[in-house]
Amino acid sequence: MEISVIVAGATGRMGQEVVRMIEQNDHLHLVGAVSRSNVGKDIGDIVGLGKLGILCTASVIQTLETVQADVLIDFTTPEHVKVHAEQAILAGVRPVIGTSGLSEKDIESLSHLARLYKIGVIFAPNFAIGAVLMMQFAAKAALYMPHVEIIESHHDQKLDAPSGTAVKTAEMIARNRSEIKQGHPDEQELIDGARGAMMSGFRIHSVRLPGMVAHQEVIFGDQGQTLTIRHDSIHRESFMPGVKLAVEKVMELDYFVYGLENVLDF
Ligand SMILES: NC(=O)C1=CN([C@@H]2O[C@H](COP(=O)(O)OP(=O)(O)OC[C@H]3O[C@@H](n4cnc5c(N)ncnc54)[C@H](OP(=O)(O)O)[C@@H]3O)[C@@H](O)[C@H]2O)C=CC1
Ligand SMILES: O=C(O)C1=N[C@H](C(=O)O)C[C@H](O)C1
Repeated sequence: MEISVIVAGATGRMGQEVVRMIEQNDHLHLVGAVSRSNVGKDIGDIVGLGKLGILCTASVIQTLETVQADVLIDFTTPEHVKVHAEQAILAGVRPVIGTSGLSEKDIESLSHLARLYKIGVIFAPNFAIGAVLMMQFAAKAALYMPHVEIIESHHDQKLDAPSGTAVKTAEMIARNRSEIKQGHPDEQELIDGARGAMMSGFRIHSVRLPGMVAHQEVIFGDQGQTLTIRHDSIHRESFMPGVKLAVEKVMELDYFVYGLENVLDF
């Protein structure tokens, strides 16, 4: 099936990788590129592919109004992603959302809008197949080992903490984990934040350092043993097979899907 795509955040770290992926796939057609700081420049020049004839435009709404597209891929910022998705649904364009930072309330409201307009939406906090497996293995382990902490590590330009992946992992673990109090009952933080953020009764720690891409460890502890489930994205191309799959799958949907695992045959 031929699919025409607008990329929001096309000049960013992920957006550039997405533009290259689209250009490598004959059935995917880039029809719009949105980036506020490169307006009027050819996106092909920016991503190193030569002229593609697609000039960057300033706003998602303006692009949705002027270009016919099947799918909007969004890799922008937590601040703007919800509005972009709403605008796309109202314009009859299916959002594939990679941007992190959508709250539970945002997801609920976008789900409602998607059902109302019968538009497919896929929001995947992590498009890397290995990361999706890591989350699933962690959810399974939580059935047997409820003492758990998450350590996520990312490059130091990341805006949000904890990562969307860590939040999704915690939600999946929480569904399977018996509610227990972890750690010593009299535990005290001598420096604020020393024990990380608390979510669903266990801790998430966020590391931000240059040299990193996207990494996560889920550590389970039990009597005399630990289990560590770890995933590393060492290059952003790790996310591209998942993005491509989501663009294809969203064409078949008329509702909101949260998590790539829900469109994979596991
Ligand atoms: N789901 C997944 O698998 C993955 C998700 N992510 C998430 O994707 C998001 C982007 O990450 P990354 O590529 O590293 O970030 P970057 O900062 O490199 O890129 C963000 C891009 O968005 C553009 N942008 C920002 N605001 C707007 C706006 N209002 N309208 C249009 N364009 C806008 C920026 O351009 P300009 O400043 O010119 O507007 C830039 O091109 C993050 O939330 C990150 O967590 C990242 C990796 C994988
Ligand atoms: O900002 C990033 O880089 C990433 N963000 C996503 C997240 O918040 O989980 C996915 C991946 O971890 C890379």
